[in-house]
Amino acid sequence: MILKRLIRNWQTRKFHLSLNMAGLQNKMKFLNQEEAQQIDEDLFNEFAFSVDQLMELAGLSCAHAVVRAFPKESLTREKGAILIACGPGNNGGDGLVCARHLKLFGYKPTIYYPKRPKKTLFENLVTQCEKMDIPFLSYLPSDPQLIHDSYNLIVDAIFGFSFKGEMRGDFPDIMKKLITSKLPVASIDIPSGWDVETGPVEERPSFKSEVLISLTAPKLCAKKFYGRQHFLGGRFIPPDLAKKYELVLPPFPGCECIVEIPVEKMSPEDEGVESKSTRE
Ligand SMILES: NC(=O)C1=CN([C@@H]2O[C@H](COP(=O)(O)OP(=O)(O)OC[C@H]3O[C@@H](n4cnc5c(N)ncnc54)[C@H](OP(=O)(O)O)[C@@H]3O)[C@@H](O)[C@H]2O)[C@@H](O)CC1
Ligand SMILES: [K+]
Repeated sequence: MILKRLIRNWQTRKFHLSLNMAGLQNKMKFLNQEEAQQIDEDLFNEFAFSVDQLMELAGLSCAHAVVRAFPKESLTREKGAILIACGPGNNGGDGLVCARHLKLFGYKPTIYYPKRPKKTLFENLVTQCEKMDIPFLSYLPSDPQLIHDSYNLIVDAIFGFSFKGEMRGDFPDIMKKLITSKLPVASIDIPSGWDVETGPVEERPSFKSEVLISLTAPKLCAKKFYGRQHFLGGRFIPPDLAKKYELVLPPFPGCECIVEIPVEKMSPEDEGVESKSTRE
């Protein structure tokens, strides 16, 4: 009897919680590219954070989200082997931090970091990973099947909120190879290849991510995310900054550094785009 009542109370609470979260999804603010970059600048200039500090928190929250979405026991290949693809900006830096924490959490990360900026911040992150025996691939295997067979998933830390215009350099080829591997993808902040505001772009190689980890606040493109799980990480926004940008953020449970955001159902309009799309 008592047990039944406890279960009913728990189910009611869970129902109300999911209702609240669904309501919040409607109220939540999705940032455009300029707002995301302005918040970034305010954090450094007005609130006196350093990049290293925030990158550490961002990367740590990404590692937590990967553990939540891909528990090690559920992975079948090579005892938790994960390929972390890092791009040339701070999104890539988040990927390097994420790799270091995943290693500490018992996973087996391998990093692919084809375009490395000559900045102490990134050089130090590379050294930290090397000193933790995290391997770096100097090139991607030419056969995507080999990528598929060697890893359980890809962490996409290639492009974040500063991605703009047509994809340049070696990145279209890199993206195509990773997409052809057909591995599940967990994207940090933005699924690479997506327009930061409008989402997936037809005819451009872009990830159809299974998991999205938005940082600070979701960007507008996250409205087009219909994958399995969406997390918010980067729990470092001071209340005054949240107020200034009128951010409505989901409450992080207890002292956790991530919170799951409900994923909306795909609209019929997007279903049309999805079936025509060349992604994946
Ligand atoms: N406050 C926060 O929320 C925090 C955010 N953080 C993280 O920072 C991320 C934003 O970082 P970001 O500003 O460095 O930009 P990001 O997107 O990584 O890439 C820039 C690079 O990409 C390149 N590039 C651009 N377009 C391209 C194209 N079409 N084709 C090819 N290349 C292109 C561009 O090249 P360039 O234009 O310089 O030639 C440049 O090298 C954010 O998403 C989050 O993950 C946390 O670390 C800390 C706190
Ligand atoms: K990304």
